[in-house]
Amino acid sequence: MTQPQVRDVRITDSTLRDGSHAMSHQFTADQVRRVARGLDDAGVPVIEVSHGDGLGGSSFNYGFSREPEAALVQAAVEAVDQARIAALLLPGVGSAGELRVVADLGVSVARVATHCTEADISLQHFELARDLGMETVGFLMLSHMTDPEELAKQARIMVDGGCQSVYVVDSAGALLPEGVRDRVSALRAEIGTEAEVGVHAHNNLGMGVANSIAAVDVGAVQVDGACRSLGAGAGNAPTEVVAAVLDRRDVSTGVDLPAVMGVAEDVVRPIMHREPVCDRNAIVMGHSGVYSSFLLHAECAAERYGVPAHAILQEVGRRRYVGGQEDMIIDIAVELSGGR
Ligand SMILES: CC[C@H](O)CC(=O)C(=O)O
Ligand SMILES: [Mn+2]
Repeated sequence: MTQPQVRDVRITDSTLRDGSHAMSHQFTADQVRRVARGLDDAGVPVIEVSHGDGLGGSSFNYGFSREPEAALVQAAVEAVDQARIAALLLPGVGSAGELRVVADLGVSVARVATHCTEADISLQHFELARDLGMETVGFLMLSHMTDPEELAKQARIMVDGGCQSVYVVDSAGALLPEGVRDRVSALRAEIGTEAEVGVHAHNNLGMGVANSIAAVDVGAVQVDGACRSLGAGAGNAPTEVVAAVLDRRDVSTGVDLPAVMGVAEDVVRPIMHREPVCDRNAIVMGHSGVYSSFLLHAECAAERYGVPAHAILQEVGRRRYVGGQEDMIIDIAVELSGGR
């Protein structure tokens, strides 16, 4: 087992949370146990486990999980020796009660996600998480939809509410490296040493790793990844590649590279339902700024109403839909089908 060491950048692996989207939320407790154990053995310091849409996401609207969330979380907690287990919560999808349950199970990092202009709805969850003794991380989703200055103001709201690190979240994989650098720099200037800055990248335009490195270049010290890119849309920056590139840059992460490559190849790859790729749907999402988790919803609507998924996604981008508007995807499909 890799010993924890001083590191420059902390990697959080989100295979067991963002990857839940690409698995249609069908992870089993046994799969969670094996992935979490492998990542822990590889020295990955934080492992995120939840429904893809966060605690409480298992629902008609977002898709039902195969096994109860508590069973998945418990499997991860029991599988690790050193890694911290994190859970994501979107206020309104997940509740305070669900946060208490996972804190009791041993989850020690609460990641509270809001749309990039709605940080104020995270405050009661940060307060509760701090009361429960959890580390707090803020996720400003769809960060491309607002400018760096406004994003920094939203980060300020989270930090004043007790959040210990704020992420620039490129949910649509729409940002280019300069857009990431501008946003991370603006957050750093606003929150200084009061909180850390992190980056969560999606690969819809093939920029996941480059954007993660761009963020580190201007002071981000937390980076998300998912093994083999298993995440929404074209997936996340692959954890094993992020670790390799940071190693080439002499940025220490404490992650054992051969071991994490082994997890990606031998543990995660065999259980994947689909390989996230930059296909037409993904490129449309990145190019027009569509939330990556809309991909499977658009694919289902496309099949049901006989219209191309990329056309649905293009229209979602034009209308600037945000998380929580999944049901509107059906409306677009019906309209495009001529009401058939
Ligand atoms: C639905 C929550 C979302 O998947 C969070 C996230 O990973 C992102 O916005 O990229
Ligand atoms: Mn994501």
